[in-house]
Amino acid sequence: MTPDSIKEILKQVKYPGFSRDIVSFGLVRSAAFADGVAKVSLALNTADPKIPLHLKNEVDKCLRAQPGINATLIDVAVTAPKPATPAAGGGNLAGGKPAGITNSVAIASGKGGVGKSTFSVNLACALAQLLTAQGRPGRVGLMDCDIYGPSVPLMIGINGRPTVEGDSIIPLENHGVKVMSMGFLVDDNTPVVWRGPMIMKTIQQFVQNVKWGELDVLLVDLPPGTGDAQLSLVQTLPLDGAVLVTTPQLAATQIARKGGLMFQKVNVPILGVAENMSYFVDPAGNRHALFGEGGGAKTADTLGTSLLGQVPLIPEIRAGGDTGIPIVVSQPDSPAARTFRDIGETLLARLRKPAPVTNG
Ligand SMILES: Nc1ncnc2c1ncn2[C@@H]1O[C@H](COP(=O)(O)OP(=O)(O)OP(=O)(O)O)[C@@H](O)[C@H]1O
Repeated sequence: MTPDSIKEILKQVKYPGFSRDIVSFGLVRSAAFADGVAKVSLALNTADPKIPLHLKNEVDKCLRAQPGINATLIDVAVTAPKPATPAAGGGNLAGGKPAGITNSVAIASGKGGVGKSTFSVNLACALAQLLTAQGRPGRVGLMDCDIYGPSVPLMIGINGRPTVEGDSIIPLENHGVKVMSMGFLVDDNTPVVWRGPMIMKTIQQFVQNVKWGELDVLLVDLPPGTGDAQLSLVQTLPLDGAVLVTTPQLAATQIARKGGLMFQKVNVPILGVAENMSYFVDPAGNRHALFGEGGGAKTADTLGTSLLGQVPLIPEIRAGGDTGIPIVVSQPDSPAARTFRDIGETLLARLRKPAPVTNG
């Protein structure tokens, strides 16, 4: 029995409430075997006191059922999720995050064109599906702050204008996701001078004045890049965490590191790295690493976080963006849709748990 074979066995243990196992969630820190004793160390990030004991028992049960294992030594290290502080979860924004929003997560990229908006839209739909299956419909929001080219409305199939109720803007909704976008307010002819402080103010109002209602997760699609504009934006938004989207080129690592530094400056934890356009599958089923390999994993390593998943480069994902029906919705059983849902599950496990739904 080797550490790898023990980890293989532990893939049978699912994280409570999820279809994913503790190994793929990256919770098994080490595994060893000697003289009939299996030694496992788990590292959990949860505020729920029942989960560590539950997992310890499940791991114990699973290992003891194996021939050759006579005893187990299971160590569970638990760190509580970071509570909201004025910098993380409060930002500089007067009033901070509205009480109904449990988690706000920035989706960022070091440079443009890596598919950040495509990723955000599919992830939002995947989260909506996962939460709906848990009896929590309507609890995902997507805020598109991409001032340079707000593409979220098109990609998620919304082309109306939000209505105003008193002081509040009512977000538009499609595929179970509540959406607010700069694209609802500006069109291609809006002069560039509109950008800048006025936009910053509008984006702040997206958090404060939009009637999001009760949300488990609000995804914030940031403008691409890690320059001053992005930095001042993340300083003013009440963020609980960030996901960096990158492509597989190793050169992308350098750029993504800057993104990591940007979030460190404002004390926002990086929840993970997602690699987009990771590989292309030809009609014969062969994989091609068109944009190189390893960028996502290396970036995650550099930033001391994990790779959340690898999204393939496939025509159906682009088509989903063009038609307003993301692949997660149009082909929910495709491998790409499953990848988005796996990433969504990992994120939900890393985020603050919302209060149970009491009124359905
Ligand atoms: N995995 C993928 N497979 C196929 N096409 C993709 C994939 N991801 C993104 N695309 C396509 O790549 C183009 C760029 O994607 P997108 O607009 O999401 O990038 P972005 O990083 O948000 O860009 P920017 O931030 O610069 O506006 C789009 O045409 C989109 O449909």
